[in-house]
Amino acid sequence: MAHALHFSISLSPPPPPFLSKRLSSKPYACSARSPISSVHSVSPVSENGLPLSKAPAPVVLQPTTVDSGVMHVDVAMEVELRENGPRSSRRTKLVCTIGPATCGLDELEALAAGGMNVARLNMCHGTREWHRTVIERVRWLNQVKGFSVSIMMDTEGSEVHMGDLGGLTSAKAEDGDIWTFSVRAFNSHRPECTISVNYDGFAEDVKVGDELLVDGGMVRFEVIDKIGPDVKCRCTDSGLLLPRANLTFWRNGSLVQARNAMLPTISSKDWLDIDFGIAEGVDFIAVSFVKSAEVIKQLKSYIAGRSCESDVAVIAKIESFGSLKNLKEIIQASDGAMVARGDLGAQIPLEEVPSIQEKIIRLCRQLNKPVIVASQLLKSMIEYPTPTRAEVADVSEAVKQQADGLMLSGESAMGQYPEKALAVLRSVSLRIERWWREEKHNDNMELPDIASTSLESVSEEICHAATKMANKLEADALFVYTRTGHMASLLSRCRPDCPVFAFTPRPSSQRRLNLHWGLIPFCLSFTNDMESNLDKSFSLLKARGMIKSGDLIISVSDMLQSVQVVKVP
Ligand SMILES: Nc1ncnc2c1ncn2[C@@H]1O[C@H](COP(=O)(O)OP(=O)(O)OP(=O)(O)O)[C@@H](O)[C@H]1O
Ligand SMILES: CC(=O)C(=O)O
Ligand SMILES: [K+]
Ligand SMILES: [Mg+2]
Repeated sequence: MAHALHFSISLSPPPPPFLSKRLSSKPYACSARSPISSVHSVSPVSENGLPLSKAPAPVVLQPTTVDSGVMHVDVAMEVELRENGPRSSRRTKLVCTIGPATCGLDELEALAAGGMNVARLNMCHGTREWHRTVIERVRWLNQVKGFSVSIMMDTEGSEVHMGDLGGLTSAKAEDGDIWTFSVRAFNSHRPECTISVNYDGFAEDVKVGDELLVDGGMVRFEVIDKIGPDVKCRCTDSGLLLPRANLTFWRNGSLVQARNAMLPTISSKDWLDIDFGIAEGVDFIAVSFVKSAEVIKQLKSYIAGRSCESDVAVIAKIESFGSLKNLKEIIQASDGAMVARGDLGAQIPLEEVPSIQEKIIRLCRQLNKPVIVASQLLKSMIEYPTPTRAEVADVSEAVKQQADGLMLSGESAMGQYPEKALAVLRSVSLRIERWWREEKHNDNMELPDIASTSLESVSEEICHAATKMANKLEADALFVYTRTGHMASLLSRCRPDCPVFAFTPRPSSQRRLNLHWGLIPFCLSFTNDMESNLDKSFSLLKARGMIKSGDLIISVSDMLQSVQVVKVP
């Protein structure tokens, strides 16, 4: 069901400067990269490969506040509120990976109108120039078309992966075929049945008899011989090899934690991408293959030194064997987490993934961090216009677990039905959320105190009390006026039955709150006078049809330590 979007914009839209740029919708040749084994240090380096002696000047992003009297909310959320009313609005947030299938302005707009809350850019693929153009397009849609889509940059990390296939979108490996995996680089001419590997130590680390898994087992090989830099393998499970697919190797049924496990989580190429992300003002940086809390702390302090706004949130991707040992510390140090089931499923037995997903979601809720469930949610929709029943059941499980966000990967990056896949996530989320509320399954999770000061304890208690009241009184919405966004996250953590309208004066906080379950972030300037804040919000929201007279609102703020119960006049 597609929504027609009706909104008026007083400015005449400036012509987007990037419209003339053509982004290839075919896989592009990626620039040559240095082999990851040459990386020894995690210190930031400049474009010429030299360490940065001092941090570059702080980056100033976008306007930091809004005009009084102006209220901004994502136009797709506004339509949803107007059409369905607050209580029926979607609580689960949707993240779409942008790739060749969706990098055009029209495709991006269709995703934004279809409910995309966050656009993800995977730095494993594409050039920085390509990503910059996508970011410009999303910003243009936000500024001119009234959306509020956040941007998440996902680092490549020091994983072992295949190189490009010399322009091919895929290559078929058949049972019994002999393929060569080599650390040699093939610039223009790649010999037949030969794949380059980005990790120099590859040939030394594997042994004859090892099992080589491409993309977590989409294709399998057995190592049959080693000749210098070349590793000869026989295909034992046929399938499609995709450019830059991830590689793991197994010995006697266990994942080999070879020297690549010692490589830094953030490679020198990643640091350059991170500099790029900060300069472009991305909202989230997702760090691949996190193994410890230290790397997250290091990145957070790097960001704080680089950007005066320091509003880039750091998301820890849980996708390696190593991350599971330090799960709590990693999540505690981060601003959020991602259950990256694609690589995770290649590192631990598949049958362990569902329970670990549940555990991570629970832990994130307890520690008050947003969590995204990612990979293969609707994988068959890369090729087919409808999902399998099993995929719908998987999505519904993540919705029942009340994960903050669900993510599309290949489905939106290079699939044939990106908008349909997003529509499936949207409709399954809405349906399952409603059913779960009606069944009164919401919320019996014990939430430990997380406050570190007495003032924070008061905020936490206020949020618990406000949620309880809102549920009991069947309020239409909770309102929260928050300068930093923290109080809004505390309300989201309580997973109330009604949505939370989160008012914040800063566009960057508004975009960051996009990822939290049940929050509808508004950018609005407000004062310390709650009466006038409520009056102003009511009149703006009523005028735009997002609430109506008689609606019951429970309101809290991080300025006034009380809970207000108000009927919309
Ligand atoms: N920017 C891009 N350019 C070209 N293809 C892309 C891009 N982003 C994603 N893709 C394609 O979509 C597929 C799925 O995307 P996804 O982000 O899940 O990547 P991945 O390679 O599986 O790695 P990761 O583990 O980081 O998610 C990729 O394998 C790639 O084929
Ligand atoms: C999303 C991701 O990186 C994964 O599933 O591996
Ligand atoms: K990645
Ligand atoms: Mg991954």
